[in-house]
Amino acid sequence: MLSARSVAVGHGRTPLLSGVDLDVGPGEIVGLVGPSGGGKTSLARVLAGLDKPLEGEVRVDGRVAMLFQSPRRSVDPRLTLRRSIEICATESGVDWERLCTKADLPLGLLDRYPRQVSDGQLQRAAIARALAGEPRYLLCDEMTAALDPVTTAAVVTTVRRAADEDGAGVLFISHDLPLVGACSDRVLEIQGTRVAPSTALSTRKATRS
Ligand SMILES: Nc1ncnc2c1ncn2[C@@H]1O[C@H](COP(=O)(O)OP(=O)(O)OP(=O)(O)O)[C@@H](O)[C@H]1O
Repeated sequence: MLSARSVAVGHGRTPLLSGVDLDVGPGEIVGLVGPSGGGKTSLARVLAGLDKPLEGEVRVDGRVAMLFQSPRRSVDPRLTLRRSIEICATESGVDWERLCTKADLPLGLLDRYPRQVSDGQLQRAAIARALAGEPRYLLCDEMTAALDPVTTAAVVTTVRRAADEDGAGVLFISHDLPLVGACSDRVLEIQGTRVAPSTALSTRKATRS
């Protein structure tokens, strides 16, 4: 479980969010929506252990990988995609075919540099890199915001598979409310300084039952 208890998040003395209690379980996709500047990224960074909470505690029973809107900022431009992925892999011999199938990344792109692939292809390489580290949790921060609808659908399918087949717990942050509703098992919403279950969005679970 990835859990936050009584967490406060912010960049100064005044918290952006406080009293955050949140759980992401294995195999579950939890959506997070909220206004621009509401603190979604700040919270995700605290959950990923990249920043410290102002108050409270984050507990996580495994590796966490974070995926961002712009993979160009997180992938080293001097390395081929293969090398970027290799250095994050838990296994020394990467099963490239299996990994690329999972991430929907064409094998033929592996020896290219980031500047030689499209944004959508690079996002898939970033996913492959994250999956190579066998994370128990994926924090997806607006990871589809710069992608076309077809690539968005492919990326969401990949994330869904990581949850269903590998048991990854996912926090899926997006401005795209229908997308969040369609791919999440439940949705949380930032309301002022609080994080609460969303009442506005129906989720895929609710739609299926
Ligand atoms: N490193 C930082 N130092 C100071 N203030 C910051 C820092 N990072 C973010 N902020 C501020 O904290 C607030 C919340 O930012 P955050 O990026 O968490 O919001 P968000 O909900 O992810 O927004 P968006 O949906 O627009 O991406 C904003 O007012 C932002 O300007």
